[in-house]
Amino acid sequence: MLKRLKTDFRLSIITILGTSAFLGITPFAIMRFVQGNLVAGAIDTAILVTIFGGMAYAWITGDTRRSGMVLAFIACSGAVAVAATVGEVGLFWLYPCLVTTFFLVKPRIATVLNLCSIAAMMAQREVFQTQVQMWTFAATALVVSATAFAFAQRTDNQRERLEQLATIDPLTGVKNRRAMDEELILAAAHATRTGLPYALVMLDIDHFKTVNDEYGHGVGDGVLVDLVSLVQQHTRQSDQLFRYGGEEFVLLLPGVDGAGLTAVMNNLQHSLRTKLKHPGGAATVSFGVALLSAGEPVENWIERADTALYRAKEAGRDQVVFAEAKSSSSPGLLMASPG
Ligand SMILES: Nc1nc2c(ncn2[C@@H]2O[C@H](COP(=O)(O)OP(=O)(O)OP(=O)(O)O)[C@@H](O)[C@H]2O)c(=O)[nH]1
Repeated sequence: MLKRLKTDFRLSIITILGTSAFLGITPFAIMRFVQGNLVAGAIDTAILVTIFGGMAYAWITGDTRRSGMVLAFIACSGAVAVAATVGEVGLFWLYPCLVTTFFLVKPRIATVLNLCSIAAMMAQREVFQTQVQMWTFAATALVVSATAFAFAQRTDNQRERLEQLATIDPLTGVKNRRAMDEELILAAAHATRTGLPYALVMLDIDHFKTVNDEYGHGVGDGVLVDLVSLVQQHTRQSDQLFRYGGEEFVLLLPGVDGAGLTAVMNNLQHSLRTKLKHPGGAATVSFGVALLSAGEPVENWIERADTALYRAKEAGRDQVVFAEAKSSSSPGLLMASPG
């Protein structure tokens, strides 16, 4: 439970909101019922129940986006409703809501929600004792919203940048191994659910060390960039390329098997063979291909593709080798095509 709170920022905000609502609103709800103000008591209770319901939904389903949206709306409209029933004290409740919205929904939605809440509050003239008080409220509420917006926008940008640094290979711009691990798990789960075939291709430039040694690391880098661009040009948009490490890449091909897969691989091999160059001539690539078997663990799938690649290297390089589809842990090989 603590781990979820630490790793899921929005869930932690929803939990803080739920707990604060319980501690902050319950005494008022009781007091209003005791004082005979049934409408205000019912509004407080409705806010409490909805916020609690939203918090429970977020914890059970993990869907913090939807519950965050509902809670942001309920918190703001709740503060406006409290002001409508008990007067200016409702104004104070709006301030924490104006800040919280930015942690629950996207900055643009939060801005619209805040402006609507401020306008709805100002529309109730009887809440304010004087015009000066009303405009002071408007000014301070806008300052709070603008500050929260700036903070949320900055946090969003930093989160995106961090995500990019953690998942994108800076040289080639494709996703790295960490992102690949997550995508392969998703692909395996999708395959189990839908029965869609998934092929994993491990590809590695042949004698790449010689390119680096003879022409320099900069030229080697250029060949890696060219390889990525060529693979992307000759595969579908739904196919994903990852940098597995060094000069080794992984290509994930959804929805292709049998003769279709053989055709894709022959086409890719032909294109790279004719178009991938270094200053000394053509650069060739070896491929190990494995189709995901039913219920196969992802590590086993990668291992079979890796073993097929190893066989392609052993067989003289510039080869496509298909791993045999099998569920046992020892990866077998179906066929090798010298192309
Ligand atoms: N230029 C460049 N070279 C890299 C990068 N990452 C790894 N390498 C080089 O890739 C080379 C890999 O060499 P090896 O593992 O011996 O493989 P190889 O020479 O391609 O031989 P085979 O794979 O057996 O055909 C090493 O020289 C690494 O320094 C990179 O980001 N840029």
